Amino acid sequence: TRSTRPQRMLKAVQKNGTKGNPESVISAIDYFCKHSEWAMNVGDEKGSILDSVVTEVNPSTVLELGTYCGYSTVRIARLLSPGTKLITLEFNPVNAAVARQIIAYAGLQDKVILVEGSSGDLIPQMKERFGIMTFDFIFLDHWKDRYLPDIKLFEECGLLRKGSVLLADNVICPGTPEYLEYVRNSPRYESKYYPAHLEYTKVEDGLEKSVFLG
Ligand SMILES: Cn1cnc(CNC(=O)c2cc(-c3ccc(F)cc3)cc(O)c2O)c1
Ligand SMILES: [Mg+2]
Repeated sequence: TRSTRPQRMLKAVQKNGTKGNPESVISAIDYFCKHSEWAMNVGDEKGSILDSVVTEVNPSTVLELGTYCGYSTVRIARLLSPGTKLITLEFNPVNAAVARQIIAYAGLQDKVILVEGSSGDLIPQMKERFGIMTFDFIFLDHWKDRYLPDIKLFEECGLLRKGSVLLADNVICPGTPEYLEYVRNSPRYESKYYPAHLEYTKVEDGLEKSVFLG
């Protein structure tokens, strides 16, 4: 059967990137998306904002919802302190297989635990399966209609602590109106919007950073 876009992206990484060099993997994916085929990676503009938030938080426990091809996984993992691992959840097995190879090509496989499955099923398993008490940093980039139910799940499962940082992609495009309304109106969160653009386009989009107040 015809290759998928993520599989063509992997080929571009193997052709244009340097094995073991995360920066070259990020650049190869951005080049592919700008000059060959648009793909829904967080991209370079929003990716730089992601980098600055991860660096500021310097998290010990990290969760990413929506691995896709592993672009943001590589961006986050390359910034983590030695010994820190990030857990990333991906629903689509074909995308997960590509992401594993892109993460490995970047040389970051020892800093990443990629789990296949739905966030709704896996979030309640975090404590028992991975020995997580609470998450310091969570990046939401999966199905947009799952952002709100999943943040409520984090609260119910006791996975947030005073100061936990949630960073959400695509709050304007495709948009997550119910999630935005929740985090901006809830007294339990302090939220801040980072304006940017939809990856590799001039369309308005942005990231919402929400700090859990306990
Ligand atoms: C299959 N799948 C694996 N992960 C997901 C969840 N992510 C998205 O849906 C997603 C979609 C878009 C987007 C798509 C079409 C369009 F016209 C404009 C924007 C951008 C993003 O940054 C995204 O994260 C879906
Ligand atoms: Mg996104």
